[in-house]
Amino acid sequence: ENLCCSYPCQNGGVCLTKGFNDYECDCTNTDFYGKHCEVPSFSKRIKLWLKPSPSTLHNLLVGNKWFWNIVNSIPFMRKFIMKRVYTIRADIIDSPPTYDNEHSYITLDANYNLSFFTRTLPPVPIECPTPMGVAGKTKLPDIDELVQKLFVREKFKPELRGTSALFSFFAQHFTHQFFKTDIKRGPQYQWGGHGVDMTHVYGKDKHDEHLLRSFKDGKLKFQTINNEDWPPLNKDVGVEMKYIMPVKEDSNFALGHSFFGNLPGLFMYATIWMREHNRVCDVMKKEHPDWDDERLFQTGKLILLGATIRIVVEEYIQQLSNYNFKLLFDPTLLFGEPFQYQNRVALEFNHLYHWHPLMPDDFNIGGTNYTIKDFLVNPRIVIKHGMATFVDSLSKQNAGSITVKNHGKYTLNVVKELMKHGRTLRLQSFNNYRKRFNLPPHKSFQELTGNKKLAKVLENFYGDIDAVEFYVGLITEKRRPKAVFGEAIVEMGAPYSLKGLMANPICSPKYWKPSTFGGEIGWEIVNTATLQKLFCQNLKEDCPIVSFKVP
Ligand code: HEM
Ligand SMILES: CC(=O)ONC(=O)c1ccccc1O
Repeated sequence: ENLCCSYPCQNGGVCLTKGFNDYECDCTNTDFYGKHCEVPSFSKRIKLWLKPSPSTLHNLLVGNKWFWNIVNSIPFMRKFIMKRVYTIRADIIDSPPTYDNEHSYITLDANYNLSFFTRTLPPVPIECPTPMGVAGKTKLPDIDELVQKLFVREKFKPELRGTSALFSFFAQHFTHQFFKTDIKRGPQYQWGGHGVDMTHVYGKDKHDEHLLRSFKDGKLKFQTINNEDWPPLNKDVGVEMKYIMPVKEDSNFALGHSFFGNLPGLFMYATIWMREHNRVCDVMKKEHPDWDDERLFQTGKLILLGATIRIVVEEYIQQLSNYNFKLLFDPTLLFGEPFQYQNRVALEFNHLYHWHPLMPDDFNIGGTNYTIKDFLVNPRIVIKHGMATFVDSLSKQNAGSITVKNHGKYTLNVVKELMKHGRTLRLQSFNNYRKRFNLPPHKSFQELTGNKKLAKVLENFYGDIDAVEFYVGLITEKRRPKAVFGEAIVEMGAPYSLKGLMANPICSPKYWKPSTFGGEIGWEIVNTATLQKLFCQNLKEDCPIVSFKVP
């Protein structure tokens, strides 16, 4: 039998079977030694002794407002801290990528095969006694029962830190540029570019990009309705748009991502980024009357990319982390550090980011109530109410909480699919992932959930705390004090997120300079971008409420 099935090697040690009933742990470069890589080296012992635990750090960062107000106002202190946020988070991610979904050991495929999602932990070997290796039952719980008991929303649970529905659609819109499962080929395949590449605005490839461009003054195609600029109808463009229900021709718009016609919130972001691109092209053309369409377009794309990353770090993650420390987007903090400007999207990051509970069951837009059903495949709601009213309404509406029993009925099939994918791809246990991200494994169901009833339900399903599945663990984990979700989602999500953002080419020394963005004006746009400006500079009305947090 495969003695590596019990995961005997600790602290990143690699298990190697030796014949049929022996194994050894390779502790090379782990700073640990011993049969199971369980003994820290002297220097590691000191570091571990000095290092505060993730929950201590979290409590420090979400508390002590007076302290952080001082730190936030002293540039060198804010930069000192932010540099550590980048390096501590990014260093946890393997770069180059090490594993893929088809081998339980390191391969060259894992590095060269870009059509796979990468894996942070390899799949559980096929020959192991249970789906989780040795822990738990030989059969995992029935997915329909799991969904019924753990995911179905009976009553909407609002996100307690005041996260808004504007945030929810930003999360979906932004992450769909790099979470692109090629479902026809299988859950381990993806058709994206493994990073923040703006394909959700400009189209999945050069062919679609050329369909979406006007080839005049660098701009994207658009049409004007009710004195506002909107994306063109797809009958005039011809990109591939996919709808979850049939759509009328006058509601089939040509957008950067095939899924974005399904939800007005996604259509809203597609529209505002199109407007911003065209606005920036006007600014650039005034600054560089000698530039042709191609240069205006390429520079516009670079400026929007810079603006996106700034908004994500300084407003989106700020809301997510709920830190009193003011996060900063500053690529120069990594100059001179050992840092690889390359990123590979991990399957586990995709699964972790299934935040469907963020969705309310209905939306109040300018006083009119729409159920999810009214909302689906109905982008014209945004045109009817106008962009200003639409963004104002989403900013004032509470998002759902990412926790148990809070998946709306239109997203139950998605979570069923997700659970199936996790099993097909043999994801290791939630506790193995906690250890991989420097978190102590939970010792009991009670410790995982902080809730007696839920602990009992999970115990009946899994039998052993070390057999709880990845996504189930993320969602059932007790919420951290003053946080939007459990400890593991942050401690795993943040490394993937910050690595993915800071490894972007524009953050590298050769790109990160004013000339890349068309000179001082473009550089200024990138360095002062905010969500508020993104909307208000592209509206004729007075600026509405634009916020990731319900005022
Ligand atoms: C009512 C709103 C929503 C509906 C109806 C919806 C529906 C779907 C569907 C049908 C899929 C494809 C499932 C599959 O192919 O296996 C999907 C995937 C996904 N959804 Fe949602 N979704 C919604 C909101 C959200 C939100 C707010 C987020 C926030 C982050 C989100 C994140 C994701 C992610 C990361 C994927 C995987 C994408 C991929 O790998 O291709 N979704 N969703
Ligand atoms: C300080 C920090 O990076 O926080 N990030 C997160 O919490 C985080 C969690 C999940 C997904 C993306 C994220 O960015």
